[in-house]
Amino acid sequence: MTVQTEQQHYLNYINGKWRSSSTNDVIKISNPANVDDVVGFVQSSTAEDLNGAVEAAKSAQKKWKKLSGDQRGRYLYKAADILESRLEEVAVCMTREMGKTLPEAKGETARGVAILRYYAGEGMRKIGDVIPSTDSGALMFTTRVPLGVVGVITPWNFPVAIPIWKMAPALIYGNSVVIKPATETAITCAKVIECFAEAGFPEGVINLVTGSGSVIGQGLAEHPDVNGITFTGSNAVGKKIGQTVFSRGGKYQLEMGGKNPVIVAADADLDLAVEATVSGGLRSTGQKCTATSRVIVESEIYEVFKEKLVAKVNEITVGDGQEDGTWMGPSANAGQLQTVLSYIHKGKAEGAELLCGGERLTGSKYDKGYFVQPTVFDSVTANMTIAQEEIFGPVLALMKVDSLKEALDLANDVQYGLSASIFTTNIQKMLTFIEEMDAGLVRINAESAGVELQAPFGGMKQSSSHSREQGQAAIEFYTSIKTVFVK
Ligand SMILES: NC(=O)c1ccc[n+]([C@@H]2O[C@H](COP(=O)([O-])OP(=O)(O)OC[C@H]3O[C@@H](n4cnc5c(N)ncnc54)[C@H](O)[C@@H]3O)[C@@H](O)[C@H]2O)c1
Ligand SMILES: O=C[C@H](O)CS(=O)(=O)O
Repeated sequence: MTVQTEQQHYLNYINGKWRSSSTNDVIKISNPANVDDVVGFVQSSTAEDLNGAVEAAKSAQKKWKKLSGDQRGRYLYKAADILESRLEEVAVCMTREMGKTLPEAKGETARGVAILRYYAGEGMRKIGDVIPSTDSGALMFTTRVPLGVVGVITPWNFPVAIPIWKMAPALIYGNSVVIKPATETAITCAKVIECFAEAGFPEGVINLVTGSGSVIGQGLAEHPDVNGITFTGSNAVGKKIGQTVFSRGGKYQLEMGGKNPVIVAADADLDLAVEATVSGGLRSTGQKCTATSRVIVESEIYEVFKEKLVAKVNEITVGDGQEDGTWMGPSANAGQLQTVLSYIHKGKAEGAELLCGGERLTGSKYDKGYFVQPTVFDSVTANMTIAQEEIFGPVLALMKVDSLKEALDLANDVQYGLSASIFTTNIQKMLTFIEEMDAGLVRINAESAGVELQAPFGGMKQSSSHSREQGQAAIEFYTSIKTVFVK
């Protein structure tokens, strides 16, 4: 791979203008596959920068909300076309910033284009109902009004799809936006905002402020003129944000961690189950909120499944996501690599049996990056740390059960409830799983990862603040219902 020492500085986008932070301080962004590859520099912004963005958003929203949904949608369609024309460039930037393979990055960017077009169309849909009043001389109906200024705080693992699946519904329903992306992928976000800027959105409707979570993210959560916060990230940060926003009477939406199980029943198609477990658990280096991390297998087929799974995992090619043939890239940053290695150590210490992987990859191909072997543990029990806590890395925990009831009890025995899969050819087992599995997304004979943009998405239990994103469900967070009575 050619090492690029790009010195490009990426700016904040405030009130329709690209500008440096008030201190001119910047943060270097390097490639997790090769830290000598400098992707660029982003602003280390201050509260002053943030206040300027919120002020611009508040002012711009007054006119933006008065446009029709169709008029707002035309801007989104333009942004979609521009992002589509820059797909390759944005995808390469994503791979260089956070490590996912280029095919996955291209797929995610195309997903961003599709989400923009979906919500552009939502501008033409009804937003209320006529409700018959008990007064025959009266007209009663509902309509919806935007929140106002929406703060968007996003993680590094889907740096195009998640910002867009938040900003697009916020905008189409008449809100203005201030986005603070994860610093690790702030350049990718800046490129997405460039597409919005080129689409001609009115000044102040969309604003980008990059910088630390504790300064800019927390500043958004605290800001009295930010009417709603939509956050995706870890439970620790999400809970803090929710408490902050709640304390000042704001509206918040939190989508957080997962510890997603796949149940493999004795009657499953084993090759399909193995393929989906590897893909669902290890694609994107296991850095998906819906990634499979617990593999719960009925004892009758446990050994044959285990043998097939390990053989498949050992075929995985790990390397730079820009290189052809790479199946799995690096961990997204040094901290994530250390987190994964510490959980692997914990798994060994608590008595789980390491079947494959478990080490940081070394050698000339790996020494300048954050690479870890795809890892499978056997004999994992519910009380083990690796069975309870989100690792957010390429680590699978195999657990044996003797019945579907035992499998479901185990699958539900975590604080999270984001996604879950089952592999079975038995309709009764499918129906029991659908009924009993406490997760916001349940998939049958399909991997646990894979959210379709037109369907509601969100978690149960500690995975979410219990609203839903995506599809038409998104309107519930980004608007408030107003009931109207006319005599
Ligand atoms: N449920 C979902 O839809 C979903 C999707 C993707 C990722 N995730 C979760 O995100 C996590 C990984 O992403 P991450 O490491 O970027 O999460 P994170 O919580 O560390 O950071 C998320 C965002 O919050 C910001 N932030 C950090 N500290 C903050 C603070 N004190 N106040 C305000 N903002 C702050 C970060 O800068 C970033 O923009 C995992 O737990 C994963 O499960 C969930
Ligand atoms: O992290 C975000 C979700 O996992 C998106 S998807 O399920 O991979 O589509």
